[in-house]
Amino acid sequence: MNGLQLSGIYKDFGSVRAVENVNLDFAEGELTALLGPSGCGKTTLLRMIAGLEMPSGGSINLGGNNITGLAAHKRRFGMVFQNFALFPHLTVRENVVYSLVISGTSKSDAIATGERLLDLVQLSGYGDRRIGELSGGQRQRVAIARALAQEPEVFLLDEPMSALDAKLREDMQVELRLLQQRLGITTIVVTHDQREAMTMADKIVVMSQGRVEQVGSPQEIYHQPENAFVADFIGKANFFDGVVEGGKIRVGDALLELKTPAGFLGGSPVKIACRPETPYLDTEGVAGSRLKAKVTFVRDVGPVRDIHLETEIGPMVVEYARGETDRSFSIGQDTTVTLPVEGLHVFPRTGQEAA
Ligand SMILES: Nc1ncnc2c1ncn2[C@@H]1O[C@H](COP(=O)(O)OP(=O)(O)OP(=O)(O)O)[C@@H](O)[C@H]1O
Repeated sequence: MNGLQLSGIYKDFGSVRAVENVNLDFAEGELTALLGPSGCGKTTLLRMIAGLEMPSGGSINLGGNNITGLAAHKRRFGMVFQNFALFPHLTVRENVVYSLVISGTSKSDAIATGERLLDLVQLSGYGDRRIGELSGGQRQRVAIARALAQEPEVFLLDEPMSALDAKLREDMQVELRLLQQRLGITTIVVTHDQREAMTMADKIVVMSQGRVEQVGSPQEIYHQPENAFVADFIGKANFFDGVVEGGKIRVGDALLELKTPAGFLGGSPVKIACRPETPYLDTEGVAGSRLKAKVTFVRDVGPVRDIHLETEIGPMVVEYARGETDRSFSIGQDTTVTLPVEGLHVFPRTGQEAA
């Protein structure tokens, strides 16, 4: 195959438009995460790709062939669901090779493939166990091995880690990513967990209310958010409402400096986002806007220190690695905070976006 393309895909459930005009390219061998809050349409989009749900409009192409109307079982797509959907009364081996056996593969070939796949997911020796005798992580590996049995052209996973506890989830994210890279299989993962998406994906598709908000690498999505929704949903950010004034932004009495003039007409309402690790506390000589501030709270979270401030332009949280700046800040202390020019992201303000 080469690449999977979605063109103008949308889906209506009665009067609800669950997915709106999605155009996406999934490159061969890449792992893409569909990321967004509950109800944003990511599962519906994945189910349309799988052939489990028919789009209301638009087309899906795989390697140049239009597969929009092709039944799910005719697409060579492997799927792993949230609850793994394993057969509890079958053994691990039987679960993995089940699809091969019913599609007519000889028993000996199916068993050989089963052993190879169990080895791949580090479960060799577990073939004769029942599903009920496995841990959550082992069940997930069986589900992955089963999905890979048909040598799928595309591998689809819907919240594959949600049944696992936090520690195991992190380990499995790394394991799954390494396996996917080794096999070079085009993979799409639905998740609402930004860390999961950042750990595993070459490319993240951020969705909200049925629409694609941004597509990019984990770095791009974090450092160059294209709108206030993405800046708010991915990582943390301080937000301020302002108005464009002579290429700078007025927020209350302060005039904030930008790296390049705001690309909006004077008088336009804008929203500014600033990641908490970008401002400088009590520092001179940084190109940016230096504001008066008072410390309102200090919080140590392991190696990271959060300083909460009340500033001239409103409340703000500044975060830095402890040890990096070994100055003490106490509640009620007066200080300054500098917002560096490259740390400010400016978006149009329509009244709809993140507060
Ligand atoms: N079969 C259905 N019938 C009617 N409405 C549906 C159906 N499936 C999904 N929806 C609606 O479509 C929208 C998108 O749902 P979808 O399950 O795709 O979201 P999601 O991003 O995967 O959410 P979650 O993370 O909660 O699973 C929601 O408003 C949902 O209520």
